Amino acid sequence: MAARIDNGTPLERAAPAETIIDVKGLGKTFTLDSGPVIALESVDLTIRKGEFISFVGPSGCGKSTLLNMVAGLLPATQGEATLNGRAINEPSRQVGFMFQTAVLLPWRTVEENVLMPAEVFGTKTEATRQKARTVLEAVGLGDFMNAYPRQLSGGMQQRVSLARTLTYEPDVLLMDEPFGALDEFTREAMNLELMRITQAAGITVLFVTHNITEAVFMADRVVVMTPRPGKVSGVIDVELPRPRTIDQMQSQTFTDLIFKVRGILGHGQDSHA
Ligand SMILES: Nc1ncnc2c1ncn2[C@@H]1O[C@H](COP(=O)(O)OP(=O)(O)OP(=O)(O)O)[C@@H](O)[C@H]1O
Repeated sequence: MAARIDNGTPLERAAPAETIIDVKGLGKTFTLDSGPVIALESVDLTIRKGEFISFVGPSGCGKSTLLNMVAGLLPATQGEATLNGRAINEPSRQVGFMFQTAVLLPWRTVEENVLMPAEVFGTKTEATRQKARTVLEAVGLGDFMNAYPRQLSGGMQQRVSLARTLTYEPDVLLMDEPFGALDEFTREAMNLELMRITQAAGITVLFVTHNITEAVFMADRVVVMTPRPGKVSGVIDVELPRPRTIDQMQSQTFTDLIFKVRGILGHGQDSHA
């Protein structure tokens, strides 16, 4: 029998997790009047169900382009990406996307904003409402369901955005610097919350950040990219135990991992890739 931790979760995985996203030879060239721009070139990546993957790399190396292609928002010009074995050609309800700033409708309450996708997809039921309330409680907004976006801080608005994404239960969550505009303290709290919720729900996360410390702290693997045209220059396994705690950042293992990422990115860079 597998060993168990206090909450009854088996310490060992029963079986190796299966692949959820497979990226093979993926590339994107934009055609501008001034000529072609090769944003991404020959990216290969296999992502397992439930993994948390951070992406770091210099500005303009194609991180957002890669996420947009996995979201089915941009067609590839080379190679392909699959989700559960099927080519990604269009946006899918299994995949949620969260951007740097919360896009909320100012005339709708917090709860109504969270229920927007359900309304659009025609799946709003009492169960969805209940789910929205549970998720809003989980992100600490239980007392703000009837508030309007203008009555919330930036961090709270991002929580609404996170709650909206989580309410429709995506298998994959794509996050493009989701907390980049928040102060350090709020960002740290959001990161811990995000890990707790996605881990409990088994959601696979692709997380783009410019912050190396955050990238390592959050991830099972950190994907380091080269300057444009973006390619994968290294993938680092982060074998720190979960749940992650702030104390782990003081460990030698953590420091070594940061230096490993920096080493691949190139020497002389500060902690913001
Ligand atoms: N729609 C577009 N049309 C033309 N060029 C584009 C388009 N989108 C991105 N690019 C170009 O592709 C390259 C990669 O851009 P992308 O936004 O993916 O980089 P990034 O790594 O996310 O950058 P940052 O870290 O600054 O957000 C850049 O040179 C950018 O100018």
